[in-house]
Amino acid sequence: MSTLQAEHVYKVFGRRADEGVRALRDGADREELRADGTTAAVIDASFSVEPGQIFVVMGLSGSGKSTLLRMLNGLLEPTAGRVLFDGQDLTALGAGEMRRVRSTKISMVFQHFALFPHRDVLENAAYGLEVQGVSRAERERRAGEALELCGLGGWERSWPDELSGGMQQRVGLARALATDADLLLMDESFSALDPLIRRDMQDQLLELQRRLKKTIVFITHDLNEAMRLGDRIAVMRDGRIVQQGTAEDILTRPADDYVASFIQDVDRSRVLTADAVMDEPTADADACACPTVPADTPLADLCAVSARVPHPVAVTGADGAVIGSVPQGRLIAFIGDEPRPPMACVEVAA
Ligand SMILES: Nc1ncnc2c1ncn2[C@@H]1O[C@H](COP(=O)(O)OP(=O)(O)OP(=O)(O)O)[C@@H](O)[C@H]1O
Repeated sequence: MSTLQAEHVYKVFGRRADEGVRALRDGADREELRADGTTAAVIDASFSVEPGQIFVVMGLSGSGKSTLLRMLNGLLEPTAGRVLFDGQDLTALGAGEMRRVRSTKISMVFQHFALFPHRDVLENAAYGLEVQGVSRAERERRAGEALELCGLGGWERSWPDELSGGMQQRVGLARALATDADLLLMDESFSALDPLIRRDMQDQLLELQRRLKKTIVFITHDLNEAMRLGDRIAVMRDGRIVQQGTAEDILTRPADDYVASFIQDVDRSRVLTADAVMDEPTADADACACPTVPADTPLADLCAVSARVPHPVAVTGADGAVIGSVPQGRLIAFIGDEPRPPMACVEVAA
């Protein structure tokens, strides 16, 4: 199984990097090191990403996201700590071996995908395979399949400048998928796209991931994107992962004031689902013929049901059995922190 693990990873830039790590382990902070001309870009990062998971690293500019990502694909060597993929310690590999792992097991999707203007879409999608030395027939077959997966079937012989920004980004995604790498590293991959196209790409990625079950690390500075995509999310601040967990963990139990201030603008009604806020089942909710909702119903949709039901809304599990209930008051309390509550909830509250 292609699990990715980071174990106490540090990246310190500067002439006395090892000393910097020792100082950090002894409790020094980033500012103390900076005074010394040393930059602690990533401090003691540990996490594990299981196959089929999207692990989102979220943080403001300068928090250390890109440095962390470059250590995951072997472009940067950690100052301390280990990165393991597929049971292999990437930090112990020689340069040649690392290049081979990078070209066969790891794919990158960047923010600005540099497509080759004088190659058609198929040749662009096949580029990673060309680097691997795969024969033309084989790489065209695999690139064609990847384009199909990304919704670009029929565009193989078009030129990059004939495609919209979103389509170009999908060629980038197809290039990453064509190599069949198990680990996909996505660095602000959708950040340059218009909001609607960005949302569309997020949907496509989720749909693709349901089928392909890659191990994905996705970097973003956008918390809403993180919440939408991430099975698990790591929030970085000043080089450290200050919290990691599911979107619900972060929204309902922020680790500190920093994370709490970050999540203020998140549309909770779309991210949180019924199972995150439900209580024990009640007799009312269990017994009557009122509508029920599945556990994964977003709170925004739950509001509409709650407005029509005179008691807590019953929540059902995968087998249809009632597993909990959501009283109106609890629903309002969870959405109440939002700056602009959705209309349905305003009606419920009135
Ligand atoms: N090669 C380097 N030499 C010295 N300092 C570096 C180097 N690369 C990054 N840094 C510093 O490490 C810190 C983390 O940078 P990094 O680029 O990883 O953050 P980021 O969260 O990806 O930011 P952005 O979203 O702006 O790319 C910053 O203070 C940056 O200046």
